[in-house]
Amino acid sequence: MEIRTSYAADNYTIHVDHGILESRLADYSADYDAVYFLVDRNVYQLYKDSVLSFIDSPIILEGGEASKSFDAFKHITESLLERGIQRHHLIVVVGGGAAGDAGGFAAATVLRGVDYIQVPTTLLAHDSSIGAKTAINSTHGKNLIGVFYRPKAVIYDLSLLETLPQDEVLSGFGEVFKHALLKDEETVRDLMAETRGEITLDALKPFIISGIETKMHHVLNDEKESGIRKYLNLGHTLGHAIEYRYKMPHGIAVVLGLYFTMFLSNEVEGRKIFDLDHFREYFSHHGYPIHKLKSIDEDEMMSLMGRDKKNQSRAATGFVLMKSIGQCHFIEIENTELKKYLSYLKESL
Ligand SMILES: O=C(O)C(=O)C[C@@H](O)[C@H](O)[C@H](O)COP(=O)(O)O
Repeated sequence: MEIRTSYAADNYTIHVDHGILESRLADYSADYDAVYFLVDRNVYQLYKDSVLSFIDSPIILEGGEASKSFDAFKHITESLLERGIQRHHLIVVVGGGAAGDAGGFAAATVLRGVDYIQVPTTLLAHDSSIGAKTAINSTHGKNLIGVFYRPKAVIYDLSLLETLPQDEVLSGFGEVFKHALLKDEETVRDLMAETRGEITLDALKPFIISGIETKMHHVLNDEKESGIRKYLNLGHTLGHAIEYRYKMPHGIAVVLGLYFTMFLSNEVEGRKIFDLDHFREYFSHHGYPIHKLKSIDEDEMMSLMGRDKKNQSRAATGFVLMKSIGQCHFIEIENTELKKYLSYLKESL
């Protein structure tokens, strides 16, 4: 299946299918004099003798968030320059969300911008590889240094997902669930029904496609995140703080952030939009550590959330909340209020 963006210019195609990587890449590479591969270390180890055997001398990215450090950025860009990269060459980034963010940022900045293709290899990356956000981390928090820089294509070869360990599936599922919440009640109901016992990739495939469509809808209407794109950050305000402070996989921290969003939406609206017991039981059954919310440090969380890119003032924190499933709104919550809500959340668990 193919989804094409519809910007005024500089459009790209998202290819989603099994076994498409080498042939699709060959089509794109034909237009360039040289191609440089940035490949996540774990992914290369797993696939260098099979799906990735056509890749010669890749630049290896450290697995996970380690690839989003300043040191890693230096390694990637210096390696590209040492190999003689020029503006009319192509960079191909192969890996999960972190590799895609870091590789995309390197592509955006080296020589002030070189074309690149995202090859996501995880469930999580069905989200992060689309929409042109690239970033590395700062000592002050997640994704604080980055640019919007569109890829030339996204090639999502689903056969690469088949070896994903279950905690990677759980992490990616956080974003799948977020997209369902953004879409509508029926999608959330179907997703929960399909995954009542176990979360399997087979059950998720239709929801991955619908998640990509939901993401595209928000991104195409607001690429630079001044309006509805903020809704894609549902669950991320607290999620990023938890991920950064407690070194938790991104999507797992996002699920904790989504739970707080449900709690906060109920509180702010003054009515029961979400049946919290129902969602807590479902998430806990699948191994999401909702109980850890009981021991978060409010001051640390407040300080990290204070760096969120959505904030518009120092005294308040920007939050995406829900009026109902499928209907988001963005509000600024006074910091003193927000801290109280974090304490109420802890008491409620
Ligand atoms: O694409 C977006 O916009 C999102 O917010 C998607 C998020 O799921 C994703 O994790 C993103 O990388 C977070 O972006 P950030 O702007 O909060 O750093």
